[in-house]
Amino acid sequence: MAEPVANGLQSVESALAALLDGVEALPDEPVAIERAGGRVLSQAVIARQDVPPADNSAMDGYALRCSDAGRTLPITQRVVAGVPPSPLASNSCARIFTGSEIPPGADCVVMQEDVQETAEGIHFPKTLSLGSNIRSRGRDVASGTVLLKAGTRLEAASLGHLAGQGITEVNVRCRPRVALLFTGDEIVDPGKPLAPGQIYNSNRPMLRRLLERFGAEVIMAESVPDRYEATCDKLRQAAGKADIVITTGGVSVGEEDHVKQALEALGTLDLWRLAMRPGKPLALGRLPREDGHGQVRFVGLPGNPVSSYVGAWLFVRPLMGQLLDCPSLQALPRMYARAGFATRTQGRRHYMRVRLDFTPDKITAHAFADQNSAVLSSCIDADALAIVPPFTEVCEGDSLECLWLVEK
Ligand SMILES: Nc1nc2c(c(=O)[nH]1)N[C@H]1C(S)=C(S)[C@@H](COP(=O)(O)OP(=O)(O)OC[C@H]3O[C@@H](n4cnc5c(N)ncnc54)[C@H](O)[C@@H]3O)O[C@H]1N2
Ligand code: MOO
Repeated sequence: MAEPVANGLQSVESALAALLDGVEALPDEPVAIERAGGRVLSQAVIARQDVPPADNSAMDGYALRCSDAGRTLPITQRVVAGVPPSPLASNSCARIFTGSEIPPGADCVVMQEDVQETAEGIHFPKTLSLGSNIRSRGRDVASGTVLLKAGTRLEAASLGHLAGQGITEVNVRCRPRVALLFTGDEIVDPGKPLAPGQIYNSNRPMLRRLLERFGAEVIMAESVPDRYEATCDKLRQAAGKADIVITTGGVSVGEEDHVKQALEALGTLDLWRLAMRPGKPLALGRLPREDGHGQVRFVGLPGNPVSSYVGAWLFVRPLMGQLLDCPSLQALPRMYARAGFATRTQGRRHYMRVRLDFTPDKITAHAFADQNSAVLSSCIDADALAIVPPFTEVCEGDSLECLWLVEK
């Protein structure tokens, strides 16, 4: 059953669908793996070779034939890592080290703590199992199989995996270029003195960092005076060079709020006013590209810092995911947690900032006491957004769906 929505407001789902409709993935470019952290593969990488390339030892010890269990054997070779071994002579064993290749003929390795060194040679235990302490060829990666899928976001382990194949360069999606514009004549950047009535711009470093974590390149981050012409000029300038234009503030109903009007004059306002808290006045639309080819997506975040923060997670992140064709960015991981608080909602779905407490038998979501959209301290330790549907009473212990803020 569809969630009830207060009059005149759009659901988050319909707004997101409208924002993502027709958004195509960006082109790709080759990048050295040393600089590819956080980038998204545009095509699958096929393994060129087996890893490990040959059977090798998982322990420092002795390689032998399992059928020689319980015997005392002379050492006929010493195999060090990096040097190919000779076939194992019958009735003998080989001294071997972790990572050394297994000599042809040997079928198990016994670690040195489990043998006895005698004058006649090495005495082995009575029971040995075939293949023990041998890391077989291709166990990690088999040549010809998919090493990494298209859409993988490259992080520490996947970069190590690429290097393990001898790969130096990969094709990744170009980073979405984002223009950030901050409205509000009361907003001043840190470093300047505050006059009466002014406040510092919290949204600029906050959104820049968040966007970088989402994989964007922030190419513009400027304040816009609260005037209609100035807003139009900056929007035009931003749409000329960005893939996404984001504004903060100026989307509510006051006469100093010029963003929607400017957007309607230059492009399209697709949606405004959502059934969510925080972020009700969020505006979504499109601006024409300067060259006339296609359109740039526009996200008008409300000025309150918490509304901007939550709006970026819920709308900008999936948009980045679509531009990068990256499934892990398209939707936030969801989990269920027990409410460690009680609350009641009105006609908007509430995305509550919560800290998750993990104990062996349950996850508890602790909500910050003040959930007002101007209280940015509620976001600092928030691990997740707990979703409370409209017109709902939540009691302590109720199960709540939570969106995990993974790149916080
Ligand atoms: N009559 C109504 N008033 C308001 C409504 C409404 O439905 N009817 N909605 C409220 C809601 S909900 C929100 S959210 C805000 C959003 O308003 P705007 O997006 O137009 O934002 P501003 O008015 O420009 O600013 C709101 C608030 O945030 C502060 N701000 C703005 N930018 C920054 C920044 N970069 N860093 C720090 N703080 C910032 C600004 O000073 C305001 O206090 O509208 C409600 N009003
Ligand atoms: O919807 Mo607004 O973001 O609560 O203050």
